[in-house]
Amino acid sequence: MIAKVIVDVPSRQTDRPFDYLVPFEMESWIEIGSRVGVPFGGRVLQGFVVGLAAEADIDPKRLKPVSELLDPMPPLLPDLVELAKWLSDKYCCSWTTALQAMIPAALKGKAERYVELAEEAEEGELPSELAEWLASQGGTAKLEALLERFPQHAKGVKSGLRTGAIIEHASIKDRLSIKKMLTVFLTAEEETIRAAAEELPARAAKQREVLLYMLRHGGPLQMQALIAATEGSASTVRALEGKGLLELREVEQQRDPYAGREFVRTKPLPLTAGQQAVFERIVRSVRAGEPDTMLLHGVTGSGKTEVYLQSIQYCLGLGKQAIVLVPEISLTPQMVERFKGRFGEAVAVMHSRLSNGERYDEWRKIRSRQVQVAIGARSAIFAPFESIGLIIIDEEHESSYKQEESPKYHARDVAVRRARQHGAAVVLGSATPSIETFAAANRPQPSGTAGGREPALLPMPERVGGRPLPPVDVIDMREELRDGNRSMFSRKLHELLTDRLEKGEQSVLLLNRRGYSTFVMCRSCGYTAQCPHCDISLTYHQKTRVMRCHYCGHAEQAPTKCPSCESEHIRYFGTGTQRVEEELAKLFPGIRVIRMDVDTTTEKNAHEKLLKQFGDRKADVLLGTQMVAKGLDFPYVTLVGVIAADTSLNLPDFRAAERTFQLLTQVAGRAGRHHLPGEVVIQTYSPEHYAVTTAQHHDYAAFIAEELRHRGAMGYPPYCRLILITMSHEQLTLLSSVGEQFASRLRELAEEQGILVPLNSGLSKAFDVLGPVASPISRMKDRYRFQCVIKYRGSIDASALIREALAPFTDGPPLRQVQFSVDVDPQVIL
Ligand SMILES: Nc1ncnc2c1ncn2[C@@H]1O[C@H](COP(=O)(O)OP(=O)(O)OP(=O)(O)O)[C@@H](O)[C@H]1O
Ligand SMILES: [Zn+2]
Repeated sequence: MIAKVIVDVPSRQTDRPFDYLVPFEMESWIEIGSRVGVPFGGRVLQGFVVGLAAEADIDPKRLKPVSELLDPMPPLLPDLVELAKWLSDKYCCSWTTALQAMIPAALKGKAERYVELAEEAEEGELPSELAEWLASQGGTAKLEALLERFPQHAKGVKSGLRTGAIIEHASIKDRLSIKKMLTVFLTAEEETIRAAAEELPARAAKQREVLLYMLRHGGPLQMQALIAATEGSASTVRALEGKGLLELREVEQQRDPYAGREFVRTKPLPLTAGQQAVFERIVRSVRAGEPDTMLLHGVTGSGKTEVYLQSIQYCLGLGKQAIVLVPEISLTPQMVERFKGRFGEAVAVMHSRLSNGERYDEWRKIRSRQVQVAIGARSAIFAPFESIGLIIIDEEHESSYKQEESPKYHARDVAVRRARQHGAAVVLGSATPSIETFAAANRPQPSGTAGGREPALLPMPERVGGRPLPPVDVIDMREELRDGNRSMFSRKLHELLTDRLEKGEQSVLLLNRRGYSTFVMCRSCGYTAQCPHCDISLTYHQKTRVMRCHYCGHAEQAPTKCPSCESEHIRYFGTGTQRVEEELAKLFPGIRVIRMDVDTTTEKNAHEKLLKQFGDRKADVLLGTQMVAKGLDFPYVTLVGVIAADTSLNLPDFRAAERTFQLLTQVAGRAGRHHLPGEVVIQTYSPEHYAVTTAQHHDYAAFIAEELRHRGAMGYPPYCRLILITMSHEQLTLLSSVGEQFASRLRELAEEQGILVPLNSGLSKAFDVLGPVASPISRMKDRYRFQCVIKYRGSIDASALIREALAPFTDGPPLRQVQFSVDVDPQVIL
């Protein structure tokens, strides 16, 4: 039998399956998805079996055997192997990079090399001290250790390997292993053991004690715990093992990040009419077992989570599994509690704050079918379930679903693809759906296609219990300044905070840190410096005092006076959470503030502790960055304040308005979710900006209409798709010439297909190559950087086109190569 193996070398030349002979003894064990060690270029490397065949594609004499099988159960399933191939095609990365992204870090093994003294080694064939030392080690040692000890004999080792005096072995070693503990079991029924204990002679009192303790305890016990509890010794236990009364076995331990935590079990709530309608639509799709995508557009506090929970329960009832993706940041204890509370032991939780070991063990619970629900951040989409019925993506608009490093995948798109493999339903949930998803859900569906490709729209426009969305006050901070208020708190916010302190209610304050200190703004009139060609803000570079456009390269000197109103209050903008905290303490003596930002949440579980304190009403104010905007559901929060809405509006990012609208809407949604009504204050220097005015009225539709107009005019998604290609090299001249060559080759290929057409042509297919231009970060780690932006529309396999265009540039001699990095559907073009 032949195994087709993708070897762990992420280069283009080696990015294809290699044939290996499967040794007879491995034949019944190796499957598609198995992890193996194989000889490759004089080393042993880790690889994944992606295919099996009866005959090899190469000369059988040149076939090498698989050296080892690394796990008893393949870590990947055939559908994941296939999905990895799709990932590598779509996102232009190597197959091995895609495969590696699907397994926990603990399984990324490295080869260890050993040398063994051959039995037939002749005297004098090896330097004698070397041979002697090897013999003293029992004949084998790590190659590394040997060379470290005898650096002067490096040559001798080489010639020994050549003559066969020493033999090299290599083996893949995982960075982390399964933890095992020696565990003691009783071998017989209670009466038998009790009788045996009575019969033990008086001098074996300790043995009797151990047996009786085991009986009292009633189940298997870890050896260490047993010895400690009975003050016995290992030999006492071993003696009982000898008598056949006890059995000792190594038992796998699971590192459970939630061990010892009690989760209050919850029961399904009676659904509201709005929830019921959506629930029925979802389960219809789950029951049908056909791939289907739905957009659950439910306002903040509409009870989306309860719909998720009940839909999952239905899915599990069919004997299928469910995956729930949540943004890393909202994988808060509240969310975990809701899922553990409903499904208990059936849930695995995966997020980045787990240790490698904990994550590995959560993953193994999935692989070994111990759990049926996986909840986690982006990469949980690769949970190795065998029969997925439902995939939920909560807060589907979140940018954290896009991975920044290779493979630069978007979990939403991967989910839709995986659902197609399993005949599963995908539910995208959000109060503020991304403009791409929303546009797709509203696109006219081709008639006659049952369950088309575009998501079905499921609205939940009302809060549970008919509670109103909170009224939002927008405060013009320019007016505050004009009236002599230089504080970062407007008079209104100050007044409402005072009121909440008096009533003992709680407030959430958001400091929008995105875009911190990077743009120039006039505090008198709100003017910001914009690029004359690109409709985005210029980025301020403090060192050179130059403002630059990150899309087209336009640059100008930063002004010292506002070009619009001549005021001298022009400055680069930004303020930190710490400063807000100080100001709060000054204005409201005795106020209890919990600050939540990157600085206060580095410690493990810090997040959890801070939120628990706030939930227990040990603080009056929760002050923080984006972290406080999402998912939180606290009954005593009746005031939400946004310190400055503008910071993210002025980012040089075509999604700046969308991100700002989403953030404002989400944070406003934290107020008045239960019996007490809420209020929201948004402070801003651009009160007339549509992202602010529409958020003020909770008017998603109005925002989208306006934003679509802008996107259309500037040629951005959803009117086209984007691909960003970044090239880098140490030599500027070489880079710029390769960049030009690449762009013209890409244009030629597109021309051959007849699609090289500008976006504004009105044709259904268009493909436009912009650049190359210097990247916004034009030099990084001593390498110059250039970029091309591709805008395209219509059914075009743009990734295939790019892979073809790239081929001649990436197959050359590695040292002189220009590095290419491809980002399909980039979140930002920075
Ligand atoms: N059917 C129901 N009956 C009573 N209470 C409910 C029901 N469904 C949900 N709730 C409660 O309503 C509150 C809001 O629900 P949930 O947190 O799921 O909203 P959401 O739509 O996820 O909001 P957000 O998008 O703001 O996170 C929660 O406290 C939840 O327990
Ligand atoms: Zn520009």
